[in-house]
Amino acid sequence: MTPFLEMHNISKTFPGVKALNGVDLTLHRGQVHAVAGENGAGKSTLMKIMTGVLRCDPGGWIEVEGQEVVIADPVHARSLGITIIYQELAVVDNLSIAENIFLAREPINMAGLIDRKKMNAAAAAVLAELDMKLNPTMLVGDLSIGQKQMVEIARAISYQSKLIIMDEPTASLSHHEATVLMRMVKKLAAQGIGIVYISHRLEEIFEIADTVTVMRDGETVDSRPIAEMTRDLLVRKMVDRELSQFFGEHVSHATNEVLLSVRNLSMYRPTHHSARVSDVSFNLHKGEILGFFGLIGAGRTEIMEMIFGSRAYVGEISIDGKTVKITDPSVAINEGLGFVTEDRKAQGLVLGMSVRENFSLTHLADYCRLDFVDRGRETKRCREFIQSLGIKTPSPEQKVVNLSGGNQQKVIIAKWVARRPRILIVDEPTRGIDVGAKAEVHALLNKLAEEGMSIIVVSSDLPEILAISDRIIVLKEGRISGGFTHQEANQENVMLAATG
Ligand SMILES: Nc1ncnc2c1ncn2[C@@H]1O[C@H](COP(=O)(O)OP(=O)(O)OP(=O)(O)O)[C@@H](O)[C@H]1O
Repeated sequence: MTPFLEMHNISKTFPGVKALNGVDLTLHRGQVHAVAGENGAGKSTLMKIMTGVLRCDPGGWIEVEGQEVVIADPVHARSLGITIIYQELAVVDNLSIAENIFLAREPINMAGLIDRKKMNAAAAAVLAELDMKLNPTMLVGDLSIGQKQMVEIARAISYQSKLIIMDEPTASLSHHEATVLMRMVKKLAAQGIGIVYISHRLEEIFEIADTVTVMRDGETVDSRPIAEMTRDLLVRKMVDRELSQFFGEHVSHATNEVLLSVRNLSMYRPTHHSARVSDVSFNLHKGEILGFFGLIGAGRTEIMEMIFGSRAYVGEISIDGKTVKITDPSVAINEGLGFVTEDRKAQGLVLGMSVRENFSLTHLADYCRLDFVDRGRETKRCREFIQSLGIKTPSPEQKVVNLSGGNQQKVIIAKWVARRPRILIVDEPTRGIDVGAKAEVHALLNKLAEEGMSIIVVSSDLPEILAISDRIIVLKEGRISGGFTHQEANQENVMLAATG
């Protein structure tokens, strides 16, 4: 069977970075083709070339259904049947589902106006194909992230796509939503659509892929049917070194000393899009890693935002036995808090600034002498973190917008850890991070706790929470629904507390 798409000898050079080096890739319709690789391996760059966002260096070529093509731009890619769904969803919250699906190609009636009846009917037909029981006139802003993703899939189907690329599609989904999505992926493949599935969640790759291609340092190092791949082999191919253990033996460094005490924390005027948080009370001990688990929308991030002063609250927060009124993040930072936020682009980084500038934002005063910044010391410290966290960047002066997603995440972790907060809140710290880097982040959190830092970890990754937390608090609909010690907690009881 002629492959749907073939990429030959694809290279891509950015200033100072060879992102891709002679990559070949063959994709068939009706197959789920997983692409795996460490952060910065070149997966997204390859997809950008496939969808016409970037041009490859001379010497590479692409064939679609046996014909050589130069994919000029994303509109051209779409006309060839190639669509991409990015992790950061491209839907407009204040438009309806139908308006999102047919954005910029709405059916027009005789009077030259949008034919809403026709558009809603066409949207309903696509939604029905996906077994989605949603009214096409509903506002997308009222949907869950999983449902928004389905709207993107519906849009891709409405373009008559022959190949749909999904870049870390489950990264922001709940367990249930991820299961629904994977079922959908299998169904689309069964209908003859080719799927490229990029994921750092290896279990998903084994669950749905027919073929897996492994990329490392801009090259394809392996490509084979999934039946011929094992988890250990996949990891070895990806990281090219032995990973001692994903989650090492758990050792608690928690003391009896209460550092942070939260009493009856509730949200002051919840907004339309936020989960309501009511009456949350807990203590965080010195040297403790406290895990927060809950389904998406359970209120985990909202609680952390209240403690960090970026969201108004009622209730009482004490640090070292002293009540503090955290009116804004600067108060929290002065009290010794740090917050690795969940949303890396909107909240975590200044994308147009360099790695060094982002890194030192949290602790610039450390490098100041009189009124001047000691650039040499700042750069040296930044280089130490680039080294220790394995941040893939050609130099500290690279703009963070040019880093791969996982490496951007590592910059956020670095900037807060370098400040040495007494209490570090990390919200989804390993989202989009590859298996090797994940083990390194866990080891780093353990080391910080051993040195006396108190850490709150919010994660939707249940194995991660179970492995690294000394204690776990489970939330459901904005309230605490369970609490477990490391020894007591397991997949079943934590999940049961989260779902009720
Ligand atoms: N516009 C750009 N300018 C300079 N370098 C870039 C640019 N885009 C990507 N790169 C670099 O190319 C390399 C490959 O990045 P890419 O985003 O393709 O990796 P990835 O495999 O998708 O990683 P992740 O799993 O973290 O998303 C990285 O070193 C990245 O910093």
